Amino acid sequence: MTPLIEARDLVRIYHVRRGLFGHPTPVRAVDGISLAVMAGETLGIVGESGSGKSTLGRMLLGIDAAQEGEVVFDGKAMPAGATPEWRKLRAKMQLVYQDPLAALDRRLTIATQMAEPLEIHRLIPKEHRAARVAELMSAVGLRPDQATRFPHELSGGQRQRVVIARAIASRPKLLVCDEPVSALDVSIQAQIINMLRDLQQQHSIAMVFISHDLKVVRNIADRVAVMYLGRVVEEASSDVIFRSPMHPYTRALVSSVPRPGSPLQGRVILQGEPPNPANRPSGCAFHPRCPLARDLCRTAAPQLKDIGDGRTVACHVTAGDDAQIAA
Ligand SMILES: Nc1ncnc2c1ncn2[C@@H]1O[C@H](COP(=O)(O)OP(=O)(O)OP(=O)(O)O)[C@@H](O)[C@H]1O
Repeated sequence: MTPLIEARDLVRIYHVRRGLFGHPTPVRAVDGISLAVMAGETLGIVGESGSGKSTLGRMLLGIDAAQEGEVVFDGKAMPAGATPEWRKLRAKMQLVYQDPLAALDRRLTIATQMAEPLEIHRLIPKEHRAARVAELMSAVGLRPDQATRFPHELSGGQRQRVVIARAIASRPKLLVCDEPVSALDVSIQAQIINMLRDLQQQHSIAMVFISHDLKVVRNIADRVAVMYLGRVVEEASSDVIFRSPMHPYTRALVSSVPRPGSPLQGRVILQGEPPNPANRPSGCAFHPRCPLARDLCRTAAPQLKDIGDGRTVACHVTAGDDAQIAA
């Protein structure tokens, strides 16, 4: 089956100046990422701050251009950003990010903002727009009387519902959700996640769900890709990742997620410095913090390897690059 969206060897480098007079240092925010998302599927992307998750999300949507590699959507190479072809495609791919207040216009009512994408993409005749807005409001659990409210009159959770309604107004095939619930209270988070899951199932929308919070990802993702310093270090079904994480970094992340009804057991505390993309360690970038690191890990970068069970992992030790380790 053809994936809905595919990233092929994506690279994005930023040049970041350290201090006023420092030389610009290249930061490989996304460093050779390949992944695929099938129609209707949810891929969770997890990793610490600075691992490149948001950059990857923006590249999938064509908001940030790839310096190397390409994105293929529905079997066709993604047109360059900001071209008319790309704008047409954007109706099918939408972004939901963390801060709904920044995504909404404070001066416009909720109903007006929900009608905007219908107008921009000329999706339905003008006379049907009000009915579609009412349908969208109900789909995201907002009351009809809230249509005339302004963003600041709503709670954070309600605002995120408006943003999601706007995102699904154009009947997209893909939603990229970048930390969509991080700014919300835990009780509200669950409501929004359940709503996203329902909408996704009803309309068969694929989702790329970016989060540093594994608890949230476990509740929504079919598959999970774990990122470390711009690269994917492990990818597998959500079940496999949470039941038997393999990469030492994934193990540490998963060990910090409490299981419902049972205390934290065998928590792995990550040692060493948090990753700094401007100063990537040699070999496996995780080796300075890795409890399993061997000599090979300090010199040779492990490649993602298919190890069965639908899992790929980039780790010399756990993926069993035995011959190399012994050498
Ligand atoms: N526009 C930019 N200009 C310069 N550097 C950038 C830019 N965007 C991201 N970076 C750098 O690229 C790296 C990856 O950032 P990115 O925001 O994609 O990571 P992230 O995993 O989403 O982190 P967070 O969870 O903190 O948002 C970081 O080192 C960041 O400083």
